[in-house]
Amino acid sequence: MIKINNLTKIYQSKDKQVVAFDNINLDIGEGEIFGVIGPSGAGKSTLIRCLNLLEEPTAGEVIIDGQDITKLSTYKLREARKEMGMIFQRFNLLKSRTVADNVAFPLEIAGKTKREITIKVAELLELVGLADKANNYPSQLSGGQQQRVGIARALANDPKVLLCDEATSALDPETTHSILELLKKINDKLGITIVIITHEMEVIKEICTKVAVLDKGTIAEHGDVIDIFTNPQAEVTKRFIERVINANVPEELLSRVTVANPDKGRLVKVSFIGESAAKPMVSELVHNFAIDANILYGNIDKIQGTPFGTLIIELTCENPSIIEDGINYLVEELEVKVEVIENEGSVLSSN
Ligand SMILES: Nc1ncnc2c1ncn2[C@@H]1O[C@H](COP(=O)(O)OP(=O)(O)OP(=O)(O)O)[C@@H](O)[C@H]1O
Repeated sequence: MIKINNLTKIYQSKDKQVVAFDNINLDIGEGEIFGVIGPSGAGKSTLIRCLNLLEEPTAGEVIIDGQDITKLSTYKLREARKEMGMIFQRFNLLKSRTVADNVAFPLEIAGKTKREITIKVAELLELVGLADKANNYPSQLSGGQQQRVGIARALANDPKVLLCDEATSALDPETTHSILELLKKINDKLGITIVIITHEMEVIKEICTKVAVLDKGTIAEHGDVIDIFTNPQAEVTKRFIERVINANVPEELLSRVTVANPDKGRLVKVSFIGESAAKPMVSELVHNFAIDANILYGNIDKIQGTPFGTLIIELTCENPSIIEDGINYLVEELEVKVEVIENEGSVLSSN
């Protein structure tokens, strides 16, 4: 649906250049909810504004539904922009217009008839749950309600893509959740592709299917949200994930890591995802291998219905080679990831 090829944006002022991002490549599939996360200054806002050419890229291509919009004439670009709605952190509503008239605005510009506008506005306000606020002014609404108006307005011309620039950053967690639920509903119901720029990993975790991590103007990594959460590679990604999931072994555990009898014990970190989360790994170790398995720490979380988590288990057995058999069993039969942890907390071996 959206293909970004070798995209670069350099801001040029009199005496200096700022590279907002350099040589970015991304592929966003039809119907995806695609998140772009990154620290402040990473280039997120500039990138999303380049997707509808609110900002002109310095080099590269932005291909939307097969056409490179960087090459379009002004008229054709205006038409192409109708296929892309956008919502903003500060809502950007017209204060002197009612809710209904705000939603009507893009339809008026598109030259729709009064009757068409009335029908469409009513339909959109119903969709975003604001049918009873049609005649209110933006100042009479909460932040979450104003963003709902922003969403209704962005959908007025039946776009194929909805661009969301920090759309929940000005909202409290509960309102953020309700707006994300609405975006999910819109994605399900209308099949619209959604691109979300955010600095909040919670937002990615809650609704995105794919994510790209932007850092200092380049893509640090990208992929399925569940893969990035369970196996982050870049340091910047690990930092973001730590804020929402405590996947690290607590310090106090690491300091007491030895197993009373180092020759007969091992401390392992077991990471599991999806179906493997439901497997009875501890009882299998105890029953099949006569290994004592003492759970020291555990957490479990869910991303869009898929459970994943970590267990820190102390394994002890009179015969150390049986522990190795038990670890192999976990990896090969139960298909979980096992890391053996040393006293200092570093990983000895990983399967
Ligand atoms: N109009 C501009 N003129 C010059 N430099 C700019 C302009 N807009 C952004 N930049 C610079 O480009 C870089 C990327 O900025 P951008 O706003 O895209 O980052 P961001 O990831 O969205 O950050 P934030 O989360 O803080 O909004 C920054 O170094 C910023 O200072």
